[in-house]
Amino acid sequence: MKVHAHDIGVKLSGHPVLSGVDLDVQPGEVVGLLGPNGSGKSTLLRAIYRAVRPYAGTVHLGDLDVWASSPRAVARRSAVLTQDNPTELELTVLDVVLLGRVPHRTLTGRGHREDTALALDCLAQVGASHLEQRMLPTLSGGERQRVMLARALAQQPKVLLLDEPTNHLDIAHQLDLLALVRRLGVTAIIALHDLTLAAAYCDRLVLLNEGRVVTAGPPEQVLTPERVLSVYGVACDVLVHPRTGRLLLALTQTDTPVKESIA
Ligand SMILES: Nc1ncnc2c1ncn2[C@@H]1O[C@H](COP(=O)(O)OP(=O)(O)OP(=O)(O)O)[C@@H](O)[C@H]1O
Repeated sequence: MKVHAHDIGVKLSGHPVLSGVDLDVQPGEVVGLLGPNGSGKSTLLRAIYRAVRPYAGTVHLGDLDVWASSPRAVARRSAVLTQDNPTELELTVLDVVLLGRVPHRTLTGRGHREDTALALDCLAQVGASHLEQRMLPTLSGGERQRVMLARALAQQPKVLLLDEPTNHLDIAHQLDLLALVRRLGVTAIIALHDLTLAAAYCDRLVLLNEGRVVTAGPPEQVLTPERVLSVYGVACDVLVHPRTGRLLLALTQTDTPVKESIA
């Protein structure tokens, strides 16, 4: 499903946080949102999933005008994995994943058995089948993150919105999660801090700074040393991954001395 955000403006507590932001994502495309702390990545995702109302602009998921629609209508098309996972919810993992079915429930509650089979399948997809009967508060941060992803998958979304989804995950699970998102074939918008991971798994990147889009395009076009330096204030050598051919970013502080044998 296509995502189209046009001319988005958001103010929070009276301060401009996003201005004139456009974002177009094609069906099945995986787009990475990049930018320094406070650049507006989470706020843009929130404007798209109907959590923060923009004072200007429009958001469409396919033909659905998000801000003219009900939360339920938006939740039937899109699912969200945020940074603020509930930790205190006294529910089993399976029940948490089943919450993903709520937007699709009918008044008669039909389809319960199918929902359980789907929830178990989603847990298997994120490698968390063994956690099915555990209580949510007893999980580690990374286990909880994978369970929340399973809940999002149980929503059977056409659009996945992920806010720093690799937080808490060990390196194997970071790669697994991003590979899974690609395999699903759904439209995905992912806020990420790791530039190399973003280059490896995203079709296109959108770089934000101070609430505006600096540039958008394929990773090679967006992640140039000049741009990384001007936006993040970090020096960077752009290498090519020997196995995948994707970009590898070697980052250093600008005052890091260059080794004599290299210089
Ligand atoms: N309720 C609020 N009131 C005022 N300012 C806010 C509020 N919530 C967020 N902001 C500000 O909006 C800006 C954008 O925040 P946002 O969380 O979207 O950035 P981000 O790019 O996701 O950052 P990070 O990488 O640190 O997660 C920040 O300067 C933040 O301090």
